[in-house]
Amino acid sequence: MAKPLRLGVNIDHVATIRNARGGRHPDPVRAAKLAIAAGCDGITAHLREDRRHIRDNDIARLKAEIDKPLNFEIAATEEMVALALKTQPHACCLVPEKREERTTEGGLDVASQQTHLKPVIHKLKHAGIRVSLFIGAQPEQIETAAALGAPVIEIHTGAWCEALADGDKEKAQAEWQAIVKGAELAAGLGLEVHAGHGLDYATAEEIAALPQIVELNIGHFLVGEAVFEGLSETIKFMRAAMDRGRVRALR
Ligand SMILES: CC(=O)[C@@H](O)[C@H](O)COP(=O)(O)O
Ligand SMILES: NCC(=O)COP(=O)(O)O
Repeated sequence: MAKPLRLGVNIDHVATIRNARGGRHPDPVRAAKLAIAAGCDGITAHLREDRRHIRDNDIARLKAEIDKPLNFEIAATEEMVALALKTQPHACCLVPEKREERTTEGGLDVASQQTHLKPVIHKLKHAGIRVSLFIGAQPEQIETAAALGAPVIEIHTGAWCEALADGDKEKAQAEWQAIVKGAELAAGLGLEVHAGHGLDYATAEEIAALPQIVELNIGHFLVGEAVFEGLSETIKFMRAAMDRGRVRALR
């Protein structure tokens, strides 16, 4: 029996728009409150090293002002881990980060960074923060995540979504099969399985049919679509798409 599927709304790109002009408008914390009122289950925010969208003060305000779980995305650096320990979010998702990249290009290579990640995961867990690792669906990455003691993984769905958008059916099918197999493997190893990056209504509906997945984190599409439909409506449409997909997991 599939568990309920949570929607985490990533509000990074509200801050991207704010920062384009400086000042305070539009406020990502206001967007987070609106997203919660529209029915999402949690808020995700990524404090990048270069502060290109979310800033330190946004994180402090999110923690103080929202009444749903905060999923704080960070690179596993000393500075960010210290900020996570100070903020005490519900969850911390460790993500890879490259200063020059346009967006998070792939999953965190946990298999090659075990010595660095083990104490970071331990520190965050010891502080009562639920640790998640944002990884690709390769078996080696999933098995290492489990061996490192992380309770949660988030599968990077970007390559699948991009292949679909490019009309590359063969690549999309291969990426999808990897996600399906990866979700099965991870759940079998006792990991809680989340997914995200590049999801839209159609891909969220599709992935919602995988019974092992219990949370989707979605941002860029929602903020872009909100320009046309408004944020509340967009979140309600997304919730409906996820629910349609979930029905298939319950059959
Ligand atoms: C880790 C992740 O997938 C999100 O935080 C996403 O990266 C946010 O958008 P940018 O990659 O544009 O910062
Ligand atoms: N971890 C993925 C996330 O938070 C949202 O990614 P996107 O929908 O902004 O691409």
